[in-house]
Amino acid sequence: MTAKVVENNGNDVTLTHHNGVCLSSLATPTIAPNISQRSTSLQTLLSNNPQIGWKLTRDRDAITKTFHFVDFNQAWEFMSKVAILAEEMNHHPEWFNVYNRVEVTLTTHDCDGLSNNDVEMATKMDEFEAQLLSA
Ligand SMILES: C[C@H](O)[C@H](O)[C@H]1CNC2=NC(N)=NC(=O)C2=N1
Repeated sequence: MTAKVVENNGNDVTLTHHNGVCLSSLATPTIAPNISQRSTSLQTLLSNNPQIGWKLTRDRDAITKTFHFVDFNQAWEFMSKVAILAEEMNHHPEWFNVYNRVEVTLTTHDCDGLSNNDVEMATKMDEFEAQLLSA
C-alpha cells in the first residue's frame, strides 16, 4: 500500500508503506488507514468457529490465539514455518512457547494496530496448524 506524502517543497513523494493496509483507527493519517475494510478483513478470523479461534486483545489493537500441538517437536515445526514466512513478509509475530503450546499476538508496529499483514499471517498460521495436526 502506498500513501502520498507531499514534501514541504511541494514535490510529491510516494511513501511505500510496509505493503500492508492499516486497519487500525490508531494509524497516523499519512498512512491513510482503511478502516472501512477492517470488519471485512477480520470477520473470518474473529468468527466464533472454534477451529479458528482468534480474538481481539483487550489492551491494544491486536489479535491473539493459542495454538496447541501434539508435542514440542510439532510446536517447533510450526514456529519454524512461521519464522520463514515472517522473513518473507518482513512481518513478525509476538509469541510465547512452552512445550506444545504457542501463544501468538499479531499487530503492526507501523500502524499502531492491525493491518492486512496481520490478517494474512494469521490465515497462513491457521493453514500451517491444519497441515501439522492432520499429518
Ligand atoms: C525495520 C523493519 O522492516 C520493520 O520494523 C518491520 C519488521 N517487522 C514488523 N513486524 C510487525 N509485526 N510490525 C511491523 O510494523 C514490522 N515492521
